[in-house]
Parts: sequence; C-alpha cells; structure tokens
Amino acid sequence: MCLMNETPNPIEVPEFESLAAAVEWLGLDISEDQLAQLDAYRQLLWDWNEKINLTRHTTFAKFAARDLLDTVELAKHLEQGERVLDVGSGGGVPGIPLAILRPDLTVSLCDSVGKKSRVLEDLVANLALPITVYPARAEEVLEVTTQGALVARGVASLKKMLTWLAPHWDAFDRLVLIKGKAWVEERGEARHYGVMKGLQLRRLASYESPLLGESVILSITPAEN
Ligand SMILES: C[S@@+](CC[C@H](N)C(=O)[O-])C[C@H]1O[C@@H](n2cnc3c(N)ncnc32)[C@H](O)[C@@H]1O
Repeated sequence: MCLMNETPNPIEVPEFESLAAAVEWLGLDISEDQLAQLDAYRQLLWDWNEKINLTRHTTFAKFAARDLLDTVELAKHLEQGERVLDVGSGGGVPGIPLAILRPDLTVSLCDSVGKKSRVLEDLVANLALPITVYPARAEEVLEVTTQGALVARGVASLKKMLTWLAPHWDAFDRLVLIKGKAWVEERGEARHYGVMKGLQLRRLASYESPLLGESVILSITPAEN
C-alpha cells in the first residue's frame, strides 16, 4: 500500500503545458540540462504508468510540486559523494531525480516487487544514468552492500521501517526520510513499540508544497553516547 498522503489540494493549481513552466511556478533552482533529463524521466515514467501503476502524479504540477520538490529538498541534506540507497523506489522517486540533481552521489535503487524493479532497470538504461537497481527488499541489499544514507518516501511507517532495518545498522550510517505531517504520530507509535531505542531522530527541514502542505525531511542515526 502506498502511504503517500493524498489530501485535497489547498490551492487552485494552474494547469501547465510543460515541466519547465511548473518548475518556474515553484521557483525551483534546476539547470537547463537537468530539467531536460528530468523531463525525459517524467515522459518515460508516464509511458510506463499506462501499463503498470507507478504514480498518481501525472500532471506537470503534481510531478513538479510533489516529486521534484521533495527530491530538491532531500538533496540538500546528503553529503558530497555519499552512497545512497533509495528504499522502495517504486517508479523511481526520489532516487532517479536525485541522481540527476546530484551527480556526485552514488545512487542505488531497490524495490521488493519484481516488475517494478524491471521498470526501474529500463528507466535507468534509457536515461543512461550510473544507477544500480536491486530487485530485492532493502534488508537483503544491506546484506551485500554498505551505504551512507538510506532514503525513502512513502514506503512504510517509522515503526515498520525501523523494525525491518534494526538488524542492519552496521551496513549504513543514517536513514533520511521524506514524510508528511503524520510523522509526529508515527514517531509516537515507534516510541511506544520501543523501536526508537538507541536511535536519535532529527527534523532536518520542513517545507511547504502548494499541493500537499507541510512535509519534512527526517534523519535517524544511532544515538551518540
Ligand atoms: C508507495 S510506493 C512508493 C514509491 C516511491 N518511493 C514514491 O515515493 O513514489 C512503496 C514501494 O516500496 C516497496 N517496498 C515496500 N517495502 C520494501 C522493502 N522492505 N524493500 C524494498 N522495497 C519495498 C513497494 O514494493 C513499493 O513499490
């Protein structure tokens, strides 16, 4: 089940005829070359979406104000040259736009559903991006790789994710999550079930999307002694 919040739009959203127009509306700082690559990704994703359900963000406004805005905000909190695994990448967000916006990163994607991983492989090949795709659960990927940051959007509650990842903290440094405003309740649940023990959660940023309201970037690391 997709956990991405689909609350009604708080404002009247203009209809755009290009990604460039939607990006300008949001005031996102994206170079012309990157915009061309992002638009190529968007087109391939929408083409695949006709055959397999990958995204509901099938207008320029939604793609820009949800997928690109989230990725731009996330990108600000990753270290130079960091190894990043996108957990539960689905149609490729945030991992694919992240690799386009931050070519210094070493980005990998994983999805536990085989047909989604095959689409990810096709997208990455068509866009000629240096991304590895793992057709596996993140927990399995962490048995065979080490990562700096695990990033995720819309995959599972904090409680679930921290439970899955608990045996694997040796294989990565931190978890960086894009969450909607329900993160506070999720943190309460995770604390209640004891899965935050020994971990430290910090809110790195909060930002407003005209289509969703407040979102946050959370970082979870082992607690310092
Ligand atoms: C709702 S989709 C979100 C996709 C994408 N991150 C986005 O925001 O558009 C969640 C995806 O996570 C995948 N998934 C769930 N648990 C996973 C796990 N433990 N490891 C890897 N993928 C997982 C599912 O197959 C699904 O494609």
